Amino acid sequence: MPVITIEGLTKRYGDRAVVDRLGFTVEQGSLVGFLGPNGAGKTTTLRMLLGLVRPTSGRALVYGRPYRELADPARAVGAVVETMTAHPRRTARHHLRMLGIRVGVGARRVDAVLGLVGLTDAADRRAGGFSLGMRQRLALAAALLGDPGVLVLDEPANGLDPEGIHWLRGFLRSQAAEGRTVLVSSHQLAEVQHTVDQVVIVAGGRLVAAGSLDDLRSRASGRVHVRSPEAERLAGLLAAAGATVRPAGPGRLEAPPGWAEHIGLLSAEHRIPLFELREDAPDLEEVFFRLTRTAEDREPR
Ligand SMILES: Nc1ncnc2c1ncn2[C@@H]1O[C@H](COP(=O)(O)OP(=O)(O)OP(=O)(O)O)[C@@H](O)[C@H]1O
Repeated sequence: MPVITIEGLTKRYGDRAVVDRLGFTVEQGSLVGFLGPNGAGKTTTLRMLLGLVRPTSGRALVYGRPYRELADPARAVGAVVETMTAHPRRTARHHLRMLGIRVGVGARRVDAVLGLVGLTDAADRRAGGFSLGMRQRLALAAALLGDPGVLVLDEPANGLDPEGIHWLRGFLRSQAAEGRTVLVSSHQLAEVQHTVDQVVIVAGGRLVAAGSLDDLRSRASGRVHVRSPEAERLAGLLAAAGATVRPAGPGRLEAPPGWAEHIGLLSAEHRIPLFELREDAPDLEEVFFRLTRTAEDREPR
């Protein structure tokens, strides 16, 4: 059974569906990036998953149940879905101790989570003086209090500096390595592409892609670049073979992906010298933009 199941999930505000018949699953122990541009409906989806927003229709389940029906939600799911609301005059340790009472954990667990997020040295400082990065770490510490099997994190990298983002990547990987299931949202593919195993991409409230990063890479369209002193003759031969080629400057052509071998063979057969024949590496970012842009350009609902 998947740990997280989203089925036909829809949220309407007025006549606008901000989440529109969304469906995907997250398997035990996987680290999944939940991606989409700003306004794609990520936060709304995560809030429905956590029982904070009521779906208009469809279901969002954790371990096969709505979050609110879980026997011990704080120990099942740790979440960071909004900016921390630690009292500014309270120390990090005090804040976590208060939350710990609700979760049913004591001082030892509080010290452990402070260590896990690298806040041990700042534990007795007031949260009001914390940087955004420290506040993010404190929110993560709070999510970890109940030692949950699932982590749901909404844009945890927001506002982090490069060092903080580097730390976060290691943190997420270590959580997954310990067998936790992690669903982490971001509006930037680059932010998570070296961390996650799987991606779920949404735009305009709808699913546009779900799968591994390799699946996504296979959808990338690297152009084939050709340079030849007989570019024009080659272009004619390629057009006759069914390729849509276009001139790309003097003695240069661009052909669609997948044509590199064909071009090599054709030019050998017709004794056309090639000075360059190169296919772009798949560009994940380009796939992400293409998928999300197409979805956002659709007619308004
Ligand atoms: N309570 C609400 N009432 C009306 N519209 C809302 C409400 N909550 C969210 N929306 C709208 O739903 C859309 C999706 O918002 P959501 O915050 O889920 O997107 P997101 O993908 O998390 O984007 P971001 O990265 O900017 O947070 C936005 O256009 C937002 O304005």
